[in-house]
Amino acid sequence: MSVDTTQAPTTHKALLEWVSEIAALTEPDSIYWCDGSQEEYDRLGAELVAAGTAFKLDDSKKKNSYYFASDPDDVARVEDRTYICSTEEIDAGPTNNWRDPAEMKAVMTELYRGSMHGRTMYVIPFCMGPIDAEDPKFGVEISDSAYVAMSMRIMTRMGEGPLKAMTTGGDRAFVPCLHSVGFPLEEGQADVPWPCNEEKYIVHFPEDRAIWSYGSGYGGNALLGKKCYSLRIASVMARDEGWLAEHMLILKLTSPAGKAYHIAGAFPSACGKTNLAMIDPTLDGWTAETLGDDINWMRFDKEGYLRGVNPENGFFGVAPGTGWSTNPNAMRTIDGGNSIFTNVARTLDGDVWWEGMTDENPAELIDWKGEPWTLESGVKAAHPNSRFTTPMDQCPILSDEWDDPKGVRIDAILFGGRRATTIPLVLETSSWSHGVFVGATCSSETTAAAKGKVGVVRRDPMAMLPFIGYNAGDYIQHWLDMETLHETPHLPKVFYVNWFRKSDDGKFLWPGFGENSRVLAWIVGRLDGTADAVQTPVGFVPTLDAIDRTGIEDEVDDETLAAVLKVDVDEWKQEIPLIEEWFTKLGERFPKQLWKDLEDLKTAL
Ligand SMILES: C=CCn1c(=O)c2[nH]c(Cc3ccc(NC(C)=O)cc3)nc2n(CCCC)c1=O
Ligand SMILES: [Mn+2]
Repeated sequence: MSVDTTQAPTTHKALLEWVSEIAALTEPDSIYWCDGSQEEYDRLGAELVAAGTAFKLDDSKKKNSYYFASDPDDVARVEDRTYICSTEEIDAGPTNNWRDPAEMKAVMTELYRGSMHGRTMYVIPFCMGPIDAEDPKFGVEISDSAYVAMSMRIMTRMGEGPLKAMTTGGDRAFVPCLHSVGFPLEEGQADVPWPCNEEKYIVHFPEDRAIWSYGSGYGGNALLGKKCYSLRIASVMARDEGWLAEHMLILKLTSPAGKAYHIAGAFPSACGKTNLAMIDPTLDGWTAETLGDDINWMRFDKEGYLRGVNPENGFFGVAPGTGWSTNPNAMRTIDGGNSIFTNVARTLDGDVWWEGMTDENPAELIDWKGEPWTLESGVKAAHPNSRFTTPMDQCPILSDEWDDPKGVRIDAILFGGRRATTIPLVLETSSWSHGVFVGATCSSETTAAAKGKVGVVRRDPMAMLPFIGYNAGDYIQHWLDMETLHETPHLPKVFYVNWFRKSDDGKFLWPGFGENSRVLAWIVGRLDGTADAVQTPVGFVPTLDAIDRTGIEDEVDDETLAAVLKVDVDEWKQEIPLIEEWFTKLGERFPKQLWKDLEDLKTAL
C-alpha cells in the first residue's frame, strides 16, 4: 500500500521513513498521528466504549475514567518471551533470553507482515522525563492499539510537545518502539474486546536502541516507554553514558527541623514499593512527598552528587493491596479520576473495586472476567496483577520537584526485600562497594500474588533482574564503576531494609506501613551523624534506643525490636552458600571485587 505521510505533522526525516516502512509492512487501514490532546483521548475512549472494548465508569464515582478487561491469557509481563538481542550472546548475559538479532528480526518481520490489516496504526511520539531536560530521551511508539495510545498519554509526555521538540535544533534521535497486538482483521471481520496473539515477543535490540513487541496488549509488554525503554534500553544508555537507570521509587522526606532529604528505593514486587513511595508518616513532625514509584534515572551533577529524575508521567500501580488503610495517598490520587483501570472488578453502580481497597468486601461485583461475583464466589474479584493507570499530578503529596529536569539530590538508596528471617529491619552499609554487594545479594520471598510456591527466596539484584538490558555481571560492575566516573564522587549512602521479619510463630514482628517512618528517621539520623548504631559483620544496625518508638512502645517492646534488628550469625552462615550460588549464576563477568567481599564476610561471621 502506498502510505500517505504527507499529512504527517512533522518534517523529521528518519521518523517519516520509519513510519512509511512500518506501514508498508503491517498494511494498516489508516495511519493516525497522536497529538496527546484531551479531545483525542476522549475520542479514543468513546470509540473503545462503542466497540465494546472499554466501559466508561460513572463520572460521579471516577470522572473521565475507563475500565478494560484483558484476554485472560494476556494479564502480565511475559518474561519467558522477553529477549535482549545484542550481537553477542554474552552481552545479554546469563539472566536474559537471547537470540541472534538478524534471526529475530527476520522472524518478527514475518509476524508483522499485514498484522495491522483492518486496524489503525497509531504513531505515538513521546518523551521519557521532562521535554526541557538537558538530554531529553525521545521515543516514538507505533501501535495498533488505541488502549496503548490512551495509556501512553497518562504514562509519558506524549504528542505534539515531544514531536515538536524532536525537530528542535535538527532532527533529534528517538527510540523506535514497534508494537502490534498481532490480530489482523479481514474485510468485514468484527474485532474482539482484547485483541492479542498467543505467540508473543517482547524484544530489545540494545545496540540499535530499538524495541519490537508483538502479540500482547498488556502493561509492560505494550506500553513500551516503561520497562522496555526506561529500564532495559535506558540501562544500556546509562552504562555507555555514565549514569544509572534504576527500578526505584523516589521519596522526599522533610524532618521536624524542616530539612529535606531524598531517598531512592529498589524493592522487588510484593514489598509495597508504591506504599513506601506515598508513605503517610506516623512520626510527628515528619512529612513525606512523592517523586515517583517505579523508575529513577540518576546522573552526576557538577559537584559529584547523584541527582534522580522520574522519567514517567503517571502511575501504573498494582491495584490489589492498595487501600485506604495501606496507601491513602494512592486512593486520593485515584479518586481524582482521569484513569484507566485494567482487570480490576466493577461495582454494579459504575465504580471499580479490588481486594484490599476497603476493609469490607462489597456483597456483589462483576469480576475481572465479567462474571457476577459474590462473597461466596471463592475467586478473586480483581486479578492479582490488575492495574490503575493514573496521572502523577493527581497525587496529593507530589513533590514540586517531581518534573524538575535537574532532578533531586539522592541522599540515600534503600535496597529492600521480603524476608521472614536473617535480614534485619534496617542495616547501613559501610562503603559504596559494600552497598553494591548488598544490592547484588538482594532477595525476596515469593508470595501468593506471583506464580509458584510461596515463601521461596528469590535473588533479585537491585530489584532489576527482569529489567537489566545487558550482561548482569557488567551491570553490577557498572555500579562499582560509578565511583570512578566523577572526580569528586559524593555517592548516596546505601541501606538494606526488610519490613517483613517474622517471629518463630509466623507473626510479622514490625507494624510496617506508616510506622516505617521511624526507620526512615533513623536513616536520616545516620546521614546527619546524629543517630546511634552498632557495628555487626553485615553492617551498622540501630541500637534499640535509636529507633523512635513514641506511640508504639507496647506493640514494639524491647524484645520485639531486638528480634527484628537481630543479626544472627548462624542465619547469616546459612545465607553464604545461597549468595555463592547466586554470584556463580551471574557468570564470569561478575565483579571479582564482590567475590572478595563475600570471602571477607565469610571470615567475619
Ligand atoms: C510503606 C509500606 C510498606 N509495607 C510494609 O511495611 C508492610 N508490612 C507488612 C506486613 C504486615 C502486615 C500487616 C500488619 N498489621 C496488621 C494489623 O495487619 C503488619 C505488618 N506488609 C506490608 N506492606 C504490604 C506488602 C504487600 C504489597 C507494605 O507495603
Ligand atoms: Mn516496577
